[in-house]
Amino acid sequence: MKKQEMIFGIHAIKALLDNSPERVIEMWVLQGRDDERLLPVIKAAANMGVAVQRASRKVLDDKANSSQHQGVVARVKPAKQLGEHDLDALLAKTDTPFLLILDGVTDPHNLGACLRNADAAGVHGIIVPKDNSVGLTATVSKVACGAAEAVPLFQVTNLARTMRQIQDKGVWIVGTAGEADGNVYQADLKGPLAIAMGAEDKGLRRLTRESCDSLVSIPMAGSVSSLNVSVATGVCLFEAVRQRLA
Ligand SMILES: C[S@@+](CC[C@H](N)C(=O)[O-])C[C@H]1O[C@@H](n2cnc3c(N)ncnc32)[C@H](O)[C@@H]1O
Repeated sequence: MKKQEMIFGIHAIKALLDNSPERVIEMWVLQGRDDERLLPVIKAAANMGVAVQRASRKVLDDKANSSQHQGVVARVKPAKQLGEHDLDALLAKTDTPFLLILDGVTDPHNLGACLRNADAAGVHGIIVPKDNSVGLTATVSKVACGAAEAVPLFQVTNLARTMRQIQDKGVWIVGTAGEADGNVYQADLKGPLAIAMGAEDKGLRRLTRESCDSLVSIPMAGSVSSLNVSVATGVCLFEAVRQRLA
């Protein structure tokens, strides 16, 4: 198991300092980069007693293993992995749960974008299968712009079993598939809800699809057959938000 990892990007590190400062071990900021966007991060680190060192672009590129760090990189303790028991605890304290299920998303950019959508939509948590899914990597955190540190990600051993368990607690699970008869704009998305999205290549697995209470499509007007999973996630989550606010 990894003991430490690198996180980079202004929003990811600021969110980490705001939500879990105890995870930040040390931080490097680009030499001569005291621009306004970095100042809140540097101040937050100082308030938390985190050591901030100045470093060249080359050092930051090497530490982040990327040039997309926006002038700030942090060495952090890995996030606590959340599982079935943590999901139970969340459901016990949440009146009208609003959840997202990602059935085997493997591209870190897609998971990062889904986390960002989920955070913006007010989703209480995301459920993913432990195997064959990307976890919370540095790229996921960077793309999620702070949402990876704010939205709980529950990694479960048996997704179909977890789906049954949340259904037993009153959560209605709406799966998404291009070929479904009903569409997302006709579905009732107001009560305790989980929206299930499929993997980039194969969509929802058979068992996941069969475990859903209903299936909906997003109507497609053009010639392509499907949307990118993070775009489809945004469409479905914000249709649910629209209904829940009405
Ligand atoms: C790139 S698509 C997967 C396409 C895959 N070839 C399939 O057969 O489902 C990834 C996921 O985004 C969602 N998605 C994309 N386009 C959709 C649409 N038009 N209607 C409903 N869901 C869609 C679904 O959850 C799908 O599993």
